[in-house]
Amino acid sequence: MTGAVIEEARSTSLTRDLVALTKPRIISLLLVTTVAPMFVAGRPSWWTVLIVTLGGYLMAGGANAVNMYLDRDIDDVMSRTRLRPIPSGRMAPQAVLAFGVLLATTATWMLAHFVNVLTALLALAGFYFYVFIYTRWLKRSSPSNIVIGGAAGAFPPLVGWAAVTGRLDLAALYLFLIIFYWTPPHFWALALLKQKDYGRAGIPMAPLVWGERETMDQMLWYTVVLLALTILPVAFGAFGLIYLASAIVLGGLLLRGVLRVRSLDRQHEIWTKAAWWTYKYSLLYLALLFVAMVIDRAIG
Ligand code: HEM
Ligand SMILES: CC(C)=CCC/C(C)=C/CC/C(C)=C/COP(=O)(O)OP(=O)(O)O
Repeated sequence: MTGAVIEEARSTSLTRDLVALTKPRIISLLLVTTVAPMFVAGRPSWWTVLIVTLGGYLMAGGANAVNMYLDRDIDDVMSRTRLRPIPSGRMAPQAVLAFGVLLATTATWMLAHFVNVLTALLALAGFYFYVFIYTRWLKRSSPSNIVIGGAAGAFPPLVGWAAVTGRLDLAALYLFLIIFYWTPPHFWALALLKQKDYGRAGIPMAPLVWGERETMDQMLWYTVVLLALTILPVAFGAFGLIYLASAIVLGGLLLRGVLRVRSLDRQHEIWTKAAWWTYKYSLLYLALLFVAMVIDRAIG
């Protein structure tokens, strides 16, 4: 290979690593739960949507990069995370930390300057919550880590709402609560499948500490509350029939997935399939629920 070809390959892989540090696939859903609430809250300009999307990406991406810096020891032990830029030796930890802080600082400036200060502060609060409360503290110390720490992932609707209205109100907190109750069934479905990884890394995830049965029971309770929470706004007239039908069908499928995981024999391949399905479907569920809110508001 010539020097120029080697140089080009190196810069392509650096770009790929920088993008990987932000966990782009996770951010895609975080952005759905940021932008959809903007259209529930009002009629945002495309400029505001663009800036919030960009600022939201940078803030969440910065949080994820700092998470990879702080978790570099455990990421090295788990098969799911071993190939990330730090454990694989492709990036220096300090460089990753600097990259994460740079992204978060840029996002704060951008949101404060082009949108409003409350939006910037809420996004920054999400960053701090994820980095310090979840990653630094609860992830390694409590099986309830993702319940309390999961609140970080529920900040995006607050950010979107504040960007359009300049304030927070009960409706925004309600969307926060929906994501809060969604997180346990989303994550524990995966945690049940990745127990060996978490055990090796010494992370006290619920299935390892409480046991599988208790974790699956808790998943069920969170799902039942989630369903009630998602249907209730219709009773207050916040949404119409399109949203109601979507919430019932989408929620019913999630409930069915959790019930199957809970009832099947864990020694069988079919249980593994059901847990994977529930984890994957939880992602589709949240995206479609938020899209249904927007469609309902637009044409309902
Ligand atoms: C504390 C709360 C949460 C925890 C502990 C958690 C944990 C995880 C983990 C460990 C994965 C697997 C990632 C991988 O394979 O590398 C995952 C996947 C994912 N999570 Fe979560 N999650 C949380 C909250 C959220 C939130 C709030 C969202 C968005 C609203 C979200 C969106 C996603 C998406 C889109 C994926 C799929 C990524 C892919 O396919 O590569 N998660 N989550
Ligand atoms: C408003 C704003 C900027 C909010 C930030 C929210 C944010 C980045 C949420 C991410 C939630 C998440 C993917 C947790 C998984 O972390 P993990 O450490 O358990 O996953 P891992 O093992 O794959 O690293």
